Amino acid sequence: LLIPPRNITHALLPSYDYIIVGGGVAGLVVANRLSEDEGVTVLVLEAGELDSSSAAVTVPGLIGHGFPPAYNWNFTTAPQAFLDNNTRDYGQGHVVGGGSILNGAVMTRGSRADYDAWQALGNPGWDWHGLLPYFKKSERFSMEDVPPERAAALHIRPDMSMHGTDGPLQVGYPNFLYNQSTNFLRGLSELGVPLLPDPNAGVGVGAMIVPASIMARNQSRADSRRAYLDPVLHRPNLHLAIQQTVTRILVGSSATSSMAVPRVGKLARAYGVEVILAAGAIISPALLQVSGIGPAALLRELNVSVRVDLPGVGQNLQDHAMVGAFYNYTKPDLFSTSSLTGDSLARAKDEYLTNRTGPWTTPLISTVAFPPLALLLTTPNSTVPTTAAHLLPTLANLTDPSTAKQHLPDSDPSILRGYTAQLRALHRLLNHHRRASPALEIMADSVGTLTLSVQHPLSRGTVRALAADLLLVPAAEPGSGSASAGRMARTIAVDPRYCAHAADCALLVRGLRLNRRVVATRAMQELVPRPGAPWARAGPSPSSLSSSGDGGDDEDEDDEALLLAAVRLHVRTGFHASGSTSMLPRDRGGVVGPRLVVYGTRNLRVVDAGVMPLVVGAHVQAAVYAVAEKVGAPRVLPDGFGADVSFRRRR
Ligand SMILES: Cc1cc2nc3c(=O)[nH]c(=O)nc-3n(C[C@H](O)[C@H](O)[C@H](O)COP(=O)(O)OP(=O)(O)OC[C@H]3O[C@@H](n4cnc5c(N)ncnc54)[C@H](O)[C@@H]3O)c2cc1C
Repeated sequence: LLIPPRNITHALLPSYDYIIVGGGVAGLVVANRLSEDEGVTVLVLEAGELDSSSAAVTVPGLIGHGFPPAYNWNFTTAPQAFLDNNTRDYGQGHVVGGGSILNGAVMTRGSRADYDAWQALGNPGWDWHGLLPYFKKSERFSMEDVPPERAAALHIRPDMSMHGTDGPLQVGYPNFLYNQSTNFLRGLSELGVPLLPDPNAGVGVGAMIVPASIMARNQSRADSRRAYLDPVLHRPNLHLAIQQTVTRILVGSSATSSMAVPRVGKLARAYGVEVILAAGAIISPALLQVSGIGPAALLRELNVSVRVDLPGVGQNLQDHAMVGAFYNYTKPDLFSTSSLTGDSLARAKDEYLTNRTGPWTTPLISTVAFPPLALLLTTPNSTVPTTAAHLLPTLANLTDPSTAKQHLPDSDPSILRGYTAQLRALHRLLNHHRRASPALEIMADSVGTLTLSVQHPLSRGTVRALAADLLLVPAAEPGSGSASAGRMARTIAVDPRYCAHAADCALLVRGLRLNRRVVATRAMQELVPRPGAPWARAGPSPSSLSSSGDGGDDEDEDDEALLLAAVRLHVRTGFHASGSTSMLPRDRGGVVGPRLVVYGTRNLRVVDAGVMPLVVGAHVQAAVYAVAEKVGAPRVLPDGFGADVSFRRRR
């Protein structure tokens, strides 16, 4: 049952078995699975609206052309003290389907080592083997649009034992790819990077055409709404209330007096035997904090009474810091996304609408490489003690216990213990001799951008509520998107602390150097790349453009300083917020245990990207779907426990 705002007063049941806060990726998976049992009632409260199935959302070829402002929470980060002191936009989905409505549709699981690290950090059952059945359960994988000769040419050879073929979420390949994809793959091969036949079979290091969350048959976006909600919304035991912004969780059946004073609309309440927070890695921790679950000192500052002192709530925030370098491909008559103007655009649109073929079927990013760490660490002939040369060994040897204290100086001892354990786990997974997880990703588009992103950041950020009432402040610009989204985006401080650990920026510097080697390969030179910025160009020595070595003369301090300055200026979000409500033991700064129940509560779970203790070395949505599938089974709760949710009722 869909409950629009006008029906909210009379359509809600007096109580539900489960209330899910947030109908994004994880929330809709859990709603679907829980409501399979006709005997339980499920309410999803979602702040956003249903998307209108416009081309901006559904057409893969339009990814990267912006999304409707109403579907974005429009967060802005705190000034980034370790970069250039400027803020960054920080987009998050504010719409039924959450991030899956806006995202780039890249579908990668990451490496076996990523999940084995989750288990090793104190989470039994969360290793690769524990997750694999749920990756498969979520997925309807298809090679329908990849003829065998094309698959062979592009090295696409999925291991079908690793894939699901009857799950809700369609995963496949676009039936069009720009020729530049093969140049990139050939270029990476020249550098010795292996081509991965199936990036989702547990080995994540290599270069590849990535599968996408698109529907094979009609080549349009596959998202959590269309996969998990639309087919089951008719279930009488599943209620979805849209445009309802949850402001607080009232844990325990007697906690009715702490409702916020409404500033806009009216506050309403819903009662559930169990509440599942699935509001994403930014808002879930803030909701816990204003509900009295979080670091006691912060809660006191907010004037919120402490129900559970949990230092980890809002700590350990991770993201894949990202920086793009432009190598304008100037080959005459090259067909790329920038060719799609005028008649060419009209033809692409017509072809897509008529046959579901052509350039509109392909997402912005379809070709990527996760190079081996060794390729980034080797600095033949380098004699200059540069930032990168100094810091990259940190990635190879992360076991120095002083690192944690240096990086998180004023943290609770439990947070320090957790971070130290993470560094140890990172050391293992980055250096695993056969099945390492990658340190860096290079994403190639069709016009010449090679975007780098740090896969296993050492920096840790924070999320912090700024007021007990998350709808306290007025929206920044009335009329730009949703008023409640604007308000909440300004009462939550998001500080990713990009490059707080200098090794992250150093790795990006090293990535920029690797980019130069990539564009200097024979295969990439066919595209006639022309660097779009002075820092994207080779350093002082022309020898740096040779594909045979990474350094030599160009590894001088000027070049290093130029690259580092460029990185500091251009780093932005990789859209992979995670870790802020980590699944870790409580004495390691954890917020939830392996069943994703919040410590100190019995009927409150968090199920979203925030629970990843270490962000995976890949695009993260596949992991979020799998996590939600794994915990989507109903739980039996003791009698007498209940939780209320208070939310802003929209008139
Ligand atoms: C622009 C963009 C591009 C991305 N590209 C990729 C990609 O190509 N590949 C990939 O793997 N991943 C990508 N991601 C990441 C991926 O989409 C997210 O990791 C994923 O959506 C996280 O799922 P979640 O369930 O944790 O949160 P979300 O999907 O963000 O869902 C949270 C939901 O909760 C709702 N909500 C929040 N607060 C409240 C409240 N107070 N009351 C009610 N409802 C609330 C939100 O509106 C939202 O619908 C991208 C993300 C973005 C934003």
